[in-house]
Amino acid sequence: MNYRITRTEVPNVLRFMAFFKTVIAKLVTEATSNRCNPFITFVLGGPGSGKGTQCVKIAETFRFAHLSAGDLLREEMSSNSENGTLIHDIIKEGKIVPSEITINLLRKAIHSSGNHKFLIDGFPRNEENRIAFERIVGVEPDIVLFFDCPEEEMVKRVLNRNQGRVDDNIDTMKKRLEVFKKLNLPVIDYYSAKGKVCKINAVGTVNEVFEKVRPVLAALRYWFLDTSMISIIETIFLVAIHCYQLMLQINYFFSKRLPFPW
Ligand SMILES: Nc1ncnc2c1ncn2[C@@H]1O[C@H](COP(=O)(O)OP(=O)(O)O)[C@@H](O)[C@H]1O
Ligand SMILES: Nc1ccn([C@@H]2O[C@H](COP(=O)(O)OP(=O)(O)O)[C@@H](O)[C@H]2O)c(=O)n1
Repeated sequence: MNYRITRTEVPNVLRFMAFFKTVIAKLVTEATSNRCNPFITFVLGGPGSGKGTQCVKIAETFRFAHLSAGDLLREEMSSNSENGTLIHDIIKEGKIVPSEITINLLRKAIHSSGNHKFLIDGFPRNEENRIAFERIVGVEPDIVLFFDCPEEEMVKRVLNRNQGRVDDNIDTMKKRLEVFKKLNLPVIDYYSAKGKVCKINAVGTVNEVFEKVRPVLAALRYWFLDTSMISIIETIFLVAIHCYQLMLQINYFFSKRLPFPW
């Protein structure tokens, strides 16, 4: 195709380009403002389903910050803080710690991480956790990974965990499984209805399970173009349009000796 812009068309082309630039600027503003929010992934599943193990691999591969609600609570418990005894007693009973305590720990960890992509492991555990997080932190998760694992497998994994946890014994495990079914499954159902849940079959070796997780996160890569990358692409695009406009204007000026149609 060898179409040349005629002299009379030049002002219209320039007007169209000015409009095109405005549209690009708007799209870029929209895209960058979306990306100013952190990217939140809730990681759910029963006790021992392998959430923590998979989070470590996801964090390494896709550069997420991994925040485990359980680990934060255990750190708080052993730091002799005022809530230490309360947290210890609740964890030993397999119950859920009040949301305010867990969310405060998560909020601090989010702010000090320096990352903008988060795996929030083992949270929200019940409706109260979910509602309080959305109210206090003010964001919803972008996706929810749900590690689906049969009970007997979860029991086997927890009893072999060997990390000296006060709750890794058969009595507490039975209570945790009840709490999971009664309180955590409704949260998973809530996010399923919103189309946010990605259910992963957690049976298989650690690597086999990770191979089921990998494509889910790989598909989200476009989200993770950071703002500086978007600005660079925008600049290249706008510079190209400006150069083309200038070329047209110079051409127009020299061919017809008319005033510049700025
Ligand atoms: N796919 C797997 N197959 C066998 N054992 C696993 C698997 N994933 C994790 N484990 C082991 O099971 C135990 C519980 O895993 P963990 O990641 O701590 O679960 P969760 O965070 O869901 O409680 C750990 O000892 C871990 O090494
Ligand atoms: N959001 C949360 C997460 C954990 N917890 C407590 O911490 C315990 C351990 O949670 P965890 O996520 O480390 O371990 P798993 O139960 O998934 O193996 C839970 O059984 C709860 O007692 C909580 O109260 N609220």
